[in-house]
Amino acid sequence: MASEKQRSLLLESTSRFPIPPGVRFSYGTAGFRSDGLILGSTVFRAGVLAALRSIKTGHAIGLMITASHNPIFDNGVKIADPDGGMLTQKWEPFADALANAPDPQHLLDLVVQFAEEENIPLCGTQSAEVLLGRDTRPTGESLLETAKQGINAIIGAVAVDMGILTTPQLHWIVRSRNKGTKASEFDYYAQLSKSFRCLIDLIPENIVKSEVDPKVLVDGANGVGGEKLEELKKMLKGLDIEVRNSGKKGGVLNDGVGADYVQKEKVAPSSFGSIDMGLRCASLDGDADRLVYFHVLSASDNSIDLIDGDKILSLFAVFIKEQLSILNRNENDDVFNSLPARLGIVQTAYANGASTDYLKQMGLEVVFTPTGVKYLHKKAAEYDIGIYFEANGHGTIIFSEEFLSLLHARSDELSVSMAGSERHKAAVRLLAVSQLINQAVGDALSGLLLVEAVLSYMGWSIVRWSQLYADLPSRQLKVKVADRNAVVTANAETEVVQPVGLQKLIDTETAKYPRGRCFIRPSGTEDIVRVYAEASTQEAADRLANSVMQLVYQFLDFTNSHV
Ligand SMILES: CC(=O)N[C@H]1[C@@H](OP(=O)(O)O)O[C@H](CO)[C@@H](O)[C@@H]1O
Ligand SMILES: [Mg+2]
Repeated sequence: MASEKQRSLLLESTSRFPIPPGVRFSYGTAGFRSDGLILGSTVFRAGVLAALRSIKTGHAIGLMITASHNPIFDNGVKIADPDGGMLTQKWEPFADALANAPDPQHLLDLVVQFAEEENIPLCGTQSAEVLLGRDTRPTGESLLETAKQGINAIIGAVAVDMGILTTPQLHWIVRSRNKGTKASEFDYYAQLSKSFRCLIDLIPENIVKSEVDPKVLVDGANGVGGEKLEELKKMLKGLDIEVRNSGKKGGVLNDGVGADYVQKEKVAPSSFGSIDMGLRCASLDGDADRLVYFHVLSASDNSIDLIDGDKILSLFAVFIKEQLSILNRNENDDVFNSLPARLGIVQTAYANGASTDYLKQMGLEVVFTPTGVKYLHKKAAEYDIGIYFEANGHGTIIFSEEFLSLLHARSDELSVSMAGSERHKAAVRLLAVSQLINQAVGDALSGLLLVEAVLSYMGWSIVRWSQLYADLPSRQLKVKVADRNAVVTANAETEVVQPVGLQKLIDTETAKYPRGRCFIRPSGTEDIVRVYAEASTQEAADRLANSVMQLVYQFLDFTNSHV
């Protein structure tokens, strides 16, 4: 039961942040997002939710103010669960209801009812801790203050302001804090730089380094990522990083820069051009949880060869598979003890078909989930080592606790029986990867360091890496319809079940094109239906996408006029 004091505190605090008229908020794949100026009530309520989640779980919760790759005047809020992952899907309907409660009394009723259902004590003796972070957006500072007020509206909850952070940093800090390991921003840099150094120190001596350019140029999207990379750089040895678009020279966040722009437009971001031709370049998104690589192709325009999330995933998969096979190589019958690991690759339907073929040819197990990292992460967690990436560059590698403890034990054994052997080194490398790569969420900074370490290990240039396979030409279109939710899909979003009959026509259209593949789904973050098409030539991919777009118009207009 909620105490009287709690009830009046919640009523009084909520009344300070009335909801804007005529807007409906929905906790999508990216939390709540909207124009930053109308988000006050939503962020306040997200603070209330985070405090309740902390009481429920008995652990610290994260609250991040960011709108990732959206334009600068947008903002948003998302919650990190105790393991550093996304808020449990089970609480999303409550998040929606809370954000849209029309007045303080409705909100109080919702909170009291939910607390009863979930057994959350609100009698004033409980404690809760919420760690807050924000990116560099102009509305960030005041929204963070608003979130604090939401947290403080729950008696016993404490808000800890961690200041400006990348989204993955906040998730990492939440996870580390709850695991009882070192958890400050400095500890994050220290862990990344130490494990990176370990991987570099273990590069075989016979690697031909001449092919690899020592420098990487990084587009910071004029956001928090560039700023934090400059910090990390101070602690790194053995890597030359040049950060551009760090936001210090007046560029606008995500405006003609950043991983989303580079991946969707397939062009070089601003401040990159023909003088960088052939150099290894990377791009982060606005809150640094996405990473793509590219190299500039031409001296006359800003066309690029894009190395997207699928190719980053493939590079990591090649490396991890190789280390597992070295670790399990039978060099000496007497002491051989293998450490079998289930390695799983998780993609979405947006993964380029050529990447899936390549991964399968390597003998890897590839599975698909719907779009949205919460789905990919959950699936990847079913393996000893799960590697997941969205084509847009969000992804990571996760190691099960059980496998990690076996790996630690094996590494200790090998350090005695076979110190300095390739098998021992492989075990140490895998452990270093688990420290370097963010286990909580996709993280552009840790992903960048792992790419750099693996390329050095392989002795590969960016061109060699890009040649792992050739992407199939593809086209993505956005279709504006009256009600995008009229489209219902199944089979990891590759099949339309509603409107009935549409899938059959998509299939007929797709069958006309060699290597054709096409699917549609309603976006979870924008009010549109997305069409994705792939085929053996760009012209064919474009034509397929366009004809399916026409089908969507026909069917959805038909559906809507009969509802
Ligand atoms: C095709 C595409 O890139 N979709 C993105 C986009 O989701 P949509 O539901 O497609 O709008 O934003 C999500 C959150 O950032 C991200 O997880 C996802 O991959
Ligand atoms: Mg992002």
